[in-house]
Amino acid sequence: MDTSLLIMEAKKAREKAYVPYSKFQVGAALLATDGTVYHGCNIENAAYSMCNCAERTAIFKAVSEGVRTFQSMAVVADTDGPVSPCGACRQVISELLQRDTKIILTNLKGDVAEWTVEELLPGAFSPEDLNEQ
Ligand SMILES: O=c1ccn([C@H]2C[C@H](O)[C@@H](CO)O2)c(=O)[nH]1
Ligand SMILES: [Zn+2]
Repeated sequence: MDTSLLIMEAKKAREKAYVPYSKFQVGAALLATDGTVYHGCNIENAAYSMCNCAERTAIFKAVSEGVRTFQSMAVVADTDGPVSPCGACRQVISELLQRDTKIILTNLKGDVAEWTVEELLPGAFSPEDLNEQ
């Protein structure tokens, strides 16, 4: 799927954001290798620490459906430059997306940056680290 189409999907996902506290809407569209697109939005809660980001919503939706291999993920918000995923999402992305999954970060103005999983979180703690003692 074309990058611009995946960005359009992320914008559609963003419209579903539940953000009564921050009012900051984020959308993600995760393209699986079988061509299925999983939408994610951020979902907030009055107990603020329970807020879930758009990226993790999309990833957890796909993984909970048994889908584990991904071509790309687009993320969009109304930011000055391309939106920057938080640390928690970078950690989850590093474990559940592949080395060659493209991460497309963008904003409503149309700035686009493409990152690799490794660039988002160099030296990430990984499942292999659990087996080294
Ligand atoms: O990449 C990001 C950055 C922030 N948020 C959400 C978390 C919270 O709901 C709101 C403000 O941080 O935006 C995301 O969903 N993705
Ligand atoms: Zn996040």
